[in-house]
Amino acid sequence: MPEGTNGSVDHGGQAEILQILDNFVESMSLKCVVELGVPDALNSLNYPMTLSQIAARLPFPNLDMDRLSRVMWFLSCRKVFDATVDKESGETVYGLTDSSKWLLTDNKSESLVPAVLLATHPCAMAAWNCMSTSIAEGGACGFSRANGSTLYDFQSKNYEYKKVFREAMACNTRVVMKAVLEYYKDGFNDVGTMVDVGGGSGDAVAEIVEAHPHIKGFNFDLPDVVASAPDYPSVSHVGGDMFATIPINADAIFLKWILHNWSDEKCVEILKNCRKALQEKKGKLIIVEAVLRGKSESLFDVEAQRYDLKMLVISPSGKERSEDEWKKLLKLGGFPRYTIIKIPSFLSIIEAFPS
Ligand SMILES: C[S@@+](CC[C@H](N)C(=O)[O-])C[C@H]1O[C@@H](n2cnc3c(N)ncnc32)[C@H](O)[C@@H]1O
Repeated sequence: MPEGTNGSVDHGGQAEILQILDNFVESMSLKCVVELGVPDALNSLNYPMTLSQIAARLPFPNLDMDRLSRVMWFLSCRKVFDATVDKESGETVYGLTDSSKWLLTDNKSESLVPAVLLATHPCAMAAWNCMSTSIAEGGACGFSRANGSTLYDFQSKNYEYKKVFREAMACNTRVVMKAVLEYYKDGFNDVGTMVDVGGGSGDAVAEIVEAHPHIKGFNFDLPDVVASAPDYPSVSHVGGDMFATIPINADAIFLKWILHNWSDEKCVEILKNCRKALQEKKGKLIIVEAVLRGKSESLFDVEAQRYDLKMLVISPSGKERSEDEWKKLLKLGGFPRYTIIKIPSFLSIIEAFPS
């Protein structure tokens, strides 16, 4: 224990470490109320509800009311729920807040429930327990060490985890695309043809084309991924390998959450192939990724910092990057000019130009 000048224990910093240490209590409590269906129950009536009213809407005949009340109290202290004492009955009544509106399951376009279930999944938790070993020994990442195979191989064997993972990715796309479409509206005006490289099922490009019908959209991903992608009007699916070539000439390439999966060397390969596929003069790259900032201006900056370690734990070479790192990478990949556009998300838009 550090000692003060008069030999007494210096208590400074203790609360800060405890605050960081026990953040998992918040995560697991969120998971708990999501699994129980509390936010949806609170959303089923237009007025604040007592604990008994909440319980009556949950499918658990043996529900432990005392335990539930303690979780509700804790999360109300964190402003996840609103708790007030009803003047007439003296009972506490609970309601949703701006935060818990993101925990509803019937509001898919603005739900973080799949993200809660992925972040707190036992396989994810096990991976964090192998973080220090992966650093001490190098080689396999925490996820592979904990679960016996890489993230994607594991998903091919574990359907339940694959579903949770896919839903979390889709939820991220829905939430982030809302911000992209709102804050980058004019960015799509001069785009005639756009390719979403690594677009997965094509949801993102489909949303862009729906909002900007003058765009001809292509969804480019691995052949087996596009083979099972749904049909969208004005979106053509093209299968291939982004490390070989991107076989479509376009005014714009959309790259959402691709580069953070790869090492700098691999990213440069992808960027060079994007460069080749773009119109020389008016072509542009629209990257949607985190930009690490050492000084946290908002909670989204903190989330981006956390994501770098999430990538460290789940993938062998994935990482988030600072503006300086993006600048170097883009230059090496043939994009010397760029602009960063902040959006209400832990991801930003990086608009990059070949000349
Ligand atoms: C993390 S996901 C991102 C998907 C989507 N852009 C999004 O934001 O939800 C990465 C995507 O890259 C695709 N991918 C991986 N390797 C690829 C390759 N060599 N060529 C094309 N796509 C690839 C994967 O199939 C997957 O759909």
